[in-house]
Amino acid sequence: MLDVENISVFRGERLVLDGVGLRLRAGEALLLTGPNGAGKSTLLRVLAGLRKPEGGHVLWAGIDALADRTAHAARVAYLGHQDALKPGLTLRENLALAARAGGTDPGRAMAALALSDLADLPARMLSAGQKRRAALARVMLARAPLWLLDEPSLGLDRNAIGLLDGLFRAHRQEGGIIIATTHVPLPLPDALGLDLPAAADRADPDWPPGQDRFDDCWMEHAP
Ligand SMILES: Nc1ncnc2c1ncn2[C@@H]1O[C@H](COP(=O)(O)OP(=O)(O)OP(=O)(O)O)[C@@H](O)[C@H]1O
Repeated sequence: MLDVENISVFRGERLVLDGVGLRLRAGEALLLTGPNGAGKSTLLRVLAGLRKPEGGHVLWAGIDALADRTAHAARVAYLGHQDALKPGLTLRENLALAARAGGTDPGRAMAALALSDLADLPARMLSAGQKRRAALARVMLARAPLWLLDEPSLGLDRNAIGLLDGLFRAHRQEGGIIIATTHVPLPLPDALGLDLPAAADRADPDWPPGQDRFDDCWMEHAP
């Protein structure tokens, strides 16, 4: 379903991703690992359609996914490092916004992430781990087949990491795909793995130092 071929990305003078490929079928998961700076977040952003690669293809069901990034955005639930909640709205209101887009039930998502007791608190009053759980609830509410999760367990306590197990299982049982970056074990026991090498190994001595070439080329369409 998702075929990624030969993706290359420069950041500044450095070739951060060099010919990366992967293939995932419905219900499969991939753990993306590698040292700090290896390009894990960069690859997720490419797959989310948030960053243009210098080379390569992202195919969804055999079709160029990045040719129509609006259509691609509807397939993707992207969790970045930022939790992207509206601080003045309550948790329930934040999730209602996400649910409207996905046509889903915020109450169910709050229950799945043990957030129901916090529903009426403004998002600004949530702790870091509670915000992360709320951001994961938004992922669930998006009803998108492709979950791209950048360090989903960041700030989560042991119980909350346990909750991810049910969340991930349910998504995969429905035929969803999960790609998650991580530095710690995640409850995705039978996931495939892709370990990116350190970016320093791929420095391009011929490329002059300068600005990131494509950072401003595409507007972001997801939190
Ligand atoms: N705006 C930028 N301009 C130039 N280079 C950048 C920019 N942002 C990041 N980089 C470089 O891109 C490389 C990949 O960064 P990325 O965030 O994808 O790594 P990562 O594997 O997700 O790291 P981490 O494990 O620390 O989250 C790094 O070497 C970083 O220095």
